[in-house]
Amino acid sequence: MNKVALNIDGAYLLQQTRHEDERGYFSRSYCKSTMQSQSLATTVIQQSESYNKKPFTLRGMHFQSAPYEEVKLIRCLQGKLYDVILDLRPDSPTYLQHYATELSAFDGQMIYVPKGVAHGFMTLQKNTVIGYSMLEGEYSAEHASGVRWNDSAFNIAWPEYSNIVISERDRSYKDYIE
Ligand SMILES: Cc1cn([C@H]2C[C@H](O)[C@@H](COP(=O)(O)OP(=O)(O)O[C@H]3O[C@@H](C)C(=O)[C@@H](O)[C@H]3O)O2)c(=O)[nH]c1=O
Repeated sequence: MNKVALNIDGAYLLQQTRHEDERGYFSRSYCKSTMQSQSLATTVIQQSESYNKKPFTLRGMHFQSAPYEEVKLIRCLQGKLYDVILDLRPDSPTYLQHYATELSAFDGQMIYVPKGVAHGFMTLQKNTVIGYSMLEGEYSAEHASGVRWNDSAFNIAWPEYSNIVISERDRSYKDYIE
């Protein structure tokens, strides 16, 4: 597994090592000892997936507050999406910076999201599936929080879209105040 530091402190792009042959490929999507040797969180608390029927489905930008802050390992299992992480830690050297990239099924890429960093995505194809491994922090509805995907405080350049699909909660987050 190759680990590349992103422009968000503590966030990484992990590239799976692929063993290809005439049948296709084999790659490890999680390996405790490799994660440990790379000084990454290792304990899988929950694994989840979200299925999105339509292109331009927007989920985010989500995070959980203490003591339920999550470390997330994210990848695309089917389809294609535009994935964004946003640093909301006031004491971080990369506070309010974001990182965005396209993820697609079979690209072997995973985004490692540290605590205190919000995550969201926009699907770019129909029937897109995202897989999560939560390495720390159980789900807690009371601690689930978010900021608005298109808040001008973050200046995120989302792809062009039409007929966005978004939950009422995600649409309605108030303006971010530092
Ligand atoms: C996130 C989550 C939701 N749920 C339930 C609560 C609710 O009834 C239903 C849908 O929840 P949500 O609307 O929050 O789902 P969703 O908007 O897909 O939430 C996800 O968004 C992306 C961007 C993330 O980064 C994830 O960590 C998570 O916050 O699933 C769980 O049981 N466990 C979980 O871990």
